Amino acid sequence: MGSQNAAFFDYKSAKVFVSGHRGLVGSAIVRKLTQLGFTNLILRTHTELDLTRQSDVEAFFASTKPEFVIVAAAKVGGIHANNTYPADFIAINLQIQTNVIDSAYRNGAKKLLFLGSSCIYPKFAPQPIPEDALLTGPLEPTNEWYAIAKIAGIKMCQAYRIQHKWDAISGMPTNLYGPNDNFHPENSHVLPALMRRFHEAKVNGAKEVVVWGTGSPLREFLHVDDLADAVVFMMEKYSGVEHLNVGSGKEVTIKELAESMKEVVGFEGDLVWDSTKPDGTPRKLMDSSKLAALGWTPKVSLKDGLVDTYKWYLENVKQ
Ligand SMILES: NC(=O)C1=CN([C@@H]2O[C@H](COP(=O)(O)OP(=O)(O)OC[C@H]3O[C@@H](n4cnc5c(N)ncnc54)[C@H](OP(=O)(O)O)[C@@H]3O)[C@@H](O)[C@H]2O)C=CC1
Ligand SMILES: C[C@H]1O[C@H](OP(=O)(O)OP(=O)(O)OC[C@H]2O[C@@H](n3cnc4c(=O)[nH]c(N)nc43)[C@H](O)[C@@H]2O)[C@@H](O)[C@@H](O)C1=O
Repeated sequence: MGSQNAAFFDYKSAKVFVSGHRGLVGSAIVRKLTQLGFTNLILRTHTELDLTRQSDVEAFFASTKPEFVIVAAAKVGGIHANNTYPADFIAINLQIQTNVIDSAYRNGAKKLLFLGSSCIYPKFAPQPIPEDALLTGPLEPTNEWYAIAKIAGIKMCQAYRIQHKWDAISGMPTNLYGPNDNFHPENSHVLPALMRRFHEAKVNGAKEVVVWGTGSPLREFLHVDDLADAVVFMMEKYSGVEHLNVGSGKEVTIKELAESMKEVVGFEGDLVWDSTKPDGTPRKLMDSSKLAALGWTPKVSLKDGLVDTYKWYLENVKQ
């Protein structure tokens, strides 16, 4: 692990391209950078710039010349979406990240941060999962296509660093949640899916809510504001070939998550488990001690994060 002064914090007029800035992660990074006083963010919606289109991405980078690049645009979804659209998850992610990383390098960006996911690790990795568990065993089948794309992104950053001496780094977040999440009933991740389902059940006076799988898988959740803080921290403090895990260090079973969600939303009926739906990885707690050793710690507890996210949901998604 190395460290290098990227002069990020002190250079508030820097041109920073945050790709995917309307998504869960990108919007949190924009909030964070704006709070810190960054004045020159470069932002493009998917409609304005389709990052899968190589020539459009090349033209965009040639004309805007971002100095710092954060790759938070991706094809993202929960267990059902990953399992149902494997071609989209591998192809779109490989296209976006390859176009952005290569164009950023060719157009003189000083530093790039690529975001992967904890699903890059083997299904039965040692727990908590250290960074060097990468490529030591078979992947979880429900998201292997997405995982392969993300692994390719890590390797691309490493290859450009080795061959070109270019400051490309990668961060691997655990399961995230917060404002601007995707609340789609089937294609979203578990936390927003359950928030919506419990809310609708409460409003409709339903007696029960169906939750997928057995409830036994363990997941580590991190509020997206903590992730945004970690992203800025890594842009400032980290420069190295190895990817860094970004987690909360706290895990809960899906059953515990569902019980907490039920309480936060105020649903008073029963939970029904649909064991025909996949559980996915049994456990994926990451070892985030390398990032902690550099001085970063998460701040938002799951309980506070759920309360805040439900407040946001009521104000922005459903009344
Ligand atoms: N959510 C999570 O739990 C986790 C997320 N991550 C990683 O964080 C990153 C961001 O995820 P998250 O914010 O949750 O995802 P979102 O789906 O909320 O946001 C993704 C963003 O990327 C944009 N995008 C997608 N395709 C294209 C494209 N072809 N051209 C331009 N923009 C595009 C989307 O725009 P539009 O909606 O208009 O298509 C959207 O704004 C991803 O790399 C993901 O792997 C890692 C671990 C966990
Ligand atoms: C971030 C991560 O996200 C994905 O992996 P995952 O952690 O398995 O994601 P998930 O949030 O969709 O599910 C977590 C658990 O929760 C259970 N579950 C219960 N009820 C619902 C439910 O209603 N919806 C969903 N989605 N899951 C449910 C579900 O059966 C599973 O046991 C990857 O595809 C990959 O993209 C990735 O990197």
